[in-house]
Amino acid sequence: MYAKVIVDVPAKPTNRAFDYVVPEAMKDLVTVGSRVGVPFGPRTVQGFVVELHEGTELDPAKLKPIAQILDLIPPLTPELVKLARWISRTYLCHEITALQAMIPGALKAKYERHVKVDEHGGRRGGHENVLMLPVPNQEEILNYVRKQETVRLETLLEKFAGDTLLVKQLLEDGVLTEVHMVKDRMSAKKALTVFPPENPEQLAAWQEELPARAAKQKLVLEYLQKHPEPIKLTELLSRLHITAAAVKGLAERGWVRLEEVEVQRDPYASRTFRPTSPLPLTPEQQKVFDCIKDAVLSGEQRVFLLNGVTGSGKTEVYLQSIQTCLDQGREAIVLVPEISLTPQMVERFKGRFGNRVAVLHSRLSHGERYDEWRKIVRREVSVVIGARSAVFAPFTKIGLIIIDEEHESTYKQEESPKYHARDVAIARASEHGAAVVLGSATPSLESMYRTGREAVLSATPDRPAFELLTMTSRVEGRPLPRVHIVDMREELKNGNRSMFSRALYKAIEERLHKKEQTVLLLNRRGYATFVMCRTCGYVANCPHCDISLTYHQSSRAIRCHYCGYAERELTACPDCGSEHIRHFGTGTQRVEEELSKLFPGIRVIRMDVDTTTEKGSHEKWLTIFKNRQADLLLGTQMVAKGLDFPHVTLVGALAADSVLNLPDFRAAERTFQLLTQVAGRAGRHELPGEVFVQTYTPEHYSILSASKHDYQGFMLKEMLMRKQHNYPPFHRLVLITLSHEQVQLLIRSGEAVAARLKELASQMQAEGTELEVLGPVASPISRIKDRYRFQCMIKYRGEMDIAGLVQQAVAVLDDAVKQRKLTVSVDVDPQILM
Ligand SMILES: Nc1ncnc2c1ncn2[C@@H]1O[C@H](COP(=O)(O)OP(=O)(O)OP(=O)(O)O)[C@@H](O)[C@H]1O
Ligand SMILES: [Zn+2]
Ligand SMILES: [Zn+2]
Repeated sequence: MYAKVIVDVPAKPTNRAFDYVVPEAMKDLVTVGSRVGVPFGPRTVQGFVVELHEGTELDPAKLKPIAQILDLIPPLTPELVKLARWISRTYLCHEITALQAMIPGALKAKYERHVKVDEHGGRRGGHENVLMLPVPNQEEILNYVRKQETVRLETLLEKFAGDTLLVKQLLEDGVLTEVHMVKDRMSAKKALTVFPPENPEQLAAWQEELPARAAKQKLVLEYLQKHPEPIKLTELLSRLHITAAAVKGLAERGWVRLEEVEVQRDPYASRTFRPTSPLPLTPEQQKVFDCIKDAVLSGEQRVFLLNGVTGSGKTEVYLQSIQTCLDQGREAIVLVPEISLTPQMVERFKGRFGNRVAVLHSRLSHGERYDEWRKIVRREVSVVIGARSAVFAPFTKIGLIIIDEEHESTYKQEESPKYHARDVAIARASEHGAAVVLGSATPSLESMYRTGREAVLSATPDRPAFELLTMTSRVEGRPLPRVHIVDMREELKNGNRSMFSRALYKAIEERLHKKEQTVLLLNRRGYATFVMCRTCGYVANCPHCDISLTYHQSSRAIRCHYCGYAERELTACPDCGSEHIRHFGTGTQRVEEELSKLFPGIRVIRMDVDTTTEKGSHEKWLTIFKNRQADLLLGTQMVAKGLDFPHVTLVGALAADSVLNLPDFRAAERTFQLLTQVAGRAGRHELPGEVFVQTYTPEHYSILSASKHDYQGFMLKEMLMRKQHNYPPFHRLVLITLSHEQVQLLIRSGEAVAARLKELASQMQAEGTELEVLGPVASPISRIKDRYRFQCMIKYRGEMDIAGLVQQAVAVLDDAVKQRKLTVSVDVDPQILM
């Protein structure tokens, strides 16, 4: 049998699979999706089996055998292998990059040099057979290696430190041969465990047998009589206040057994989740649920866009839909944005489905992630809830994939493979005959567009049309909160220079008085985080990137967020010497200071990147807030999503138009989404909510629509704008970014690609398609890490092999890439245009 293997050779990435022989002994283990170690040149590298064949077109004598099989249960399924190929074609990346993205970081390969004894070795170097020579150390070395089959070279050299030369000689003579092993970065965690004898009745007799001074050992035997089940050594020791010596003594007598046993790192092990049962659905929920249920039962790929206002009970619909899926013996994947993977969300899923749920997110340690993922591979769970990459969960019977807050830009990965989880989910659903539910109070225009007539007419299995489901009211008829727009220009005119309008100030005061809670949103990006001289206007910029430095109060340093460059805070302006240099601070810190000045004694929780880096900090803050040990929660986007606290009756957005000013055609959409989401945190339970939106552009349609909870109105207006400018969803985009240290080379390369694109486009343009090439122009961030950046943008519509076209066009840069280290990055359907 022969295998085609995609190998991981970072220096020479290629999409070509290489042929290997499957050794007889591995035949039953190697399948499509297996991770293997294969010889590649002088080394052994990790690879994935993508095909198996009885024969080969190549000369079998020239093929090498697979050297190692790395897992007993393959980490990937044939479906995922096929998906990797699709990703590589759709998003223009190497297949290996897509395959690697599907497995947890713990399985990324690490290479080790091992040695083994070559029993037929020793032909080289003129010796008859070195094995025959009675060199005592040599025998000792060989026996040591034989006993373990292979030994890490470093371990061997450490152990026989005085015989380095001899080891070298043995390697040269071929008595020992070097093998390169692929090892995992992480392995299953093991713990020494104490096993009582099979026959616990013996324990009492043994206890008698022990001499009186062996009191500690007696204690252990006594304990095991009462609890005759295996127990972790560390636990036993701490229970009995003894040292390991006592247990080891018993083990030496053969009375108990000590053995390494695998333990799972379960981040939620110490938590108990209150079980919940399905709520009776509201009529709106019921209607939506029935549609999803039908789809799940049909076993066909169907995609729903669920547009439900904040607090309409989407999560309950998800939970009951998943139940339907599980009842059928199928599996479900739930994707949520990383920042809404709050304990609250996890609790709702664990509460309903208990330990049938695995949770995957980046706040877990490598080991925890690995263990959660293995629960999936071993079929111990049937529901996965996680961030973007959980879409690759290696399930084999998927019935339902849910993407909550589907409009979030974090579903698009910014590094290669630059996939969109929504499109990957749809592709998987087509293989599994599964339903996909995209839920949001503010669906993306791309998704909305696909519920329309045009999308229905041009639907393909790759790009199916979406079915629109709506929920227009909150559960139990709770009203959506009243939203006030505050014109900050008026505030200034009236002499209020504070960052709080008088109305918001009064509202916060009122909540403090009534012991209700407030959420304040400050979009960090919008606020001045840079360092500026008020005398001459000097702004501290990174010397390597085209971006201003950011002040970090905690370390009293100014930093570049792109390359990590840092310097001490400035006390005087480097240009004019003025001392009026202001560190504007990360917005939230300043707001926090101002709050405590305005409202002495106010208990504020600040949540931003600085306060949530520590593991579990997120959870800690939210628990404090939930328990009403704080009056006000202040934060960046992370406070806008998913939170459901009954005592929050006031929400304030401090700088509503901060996103609006970004150079991005989605700026209005993002503003509308953010305001709607954060407003949705208020008044979700019995107490009614109120929202204040502070802005300098109160007349902008995104702000007006958000204040009226008018998704429909916003969407129609925004669609019109997009159509006028040939932007998505009407046209699709591909962004090609080039970077190099020399501007000249960049411009030339950019022009070459643009010319080639235009040429190719004119050749392949079919009826009903349009294609436009923009650029090359400098990217909005024109330099990062001393490399300049230029971009070309393709806008196109209609079905065409855009990936093939781009691939052909960038091929004109191959020489510059190889010889002059030009970097080319292609982003299909980009979410961020920087
Ligand atoms: N059928 C129901 N009966 C009673 N309460 C319900 C029902 N469905 C949901 N709820 C409750 O209503 C509240 C809001 O529901 P949920 O959080 O699911 O809304 P959502 O649509 O996901 O909101 P958001 O988009 O803002 O996250 C929750 O406290 C939930 O427990
Ligand atoms: Zn100055
Ligand atoms: Zn920098």
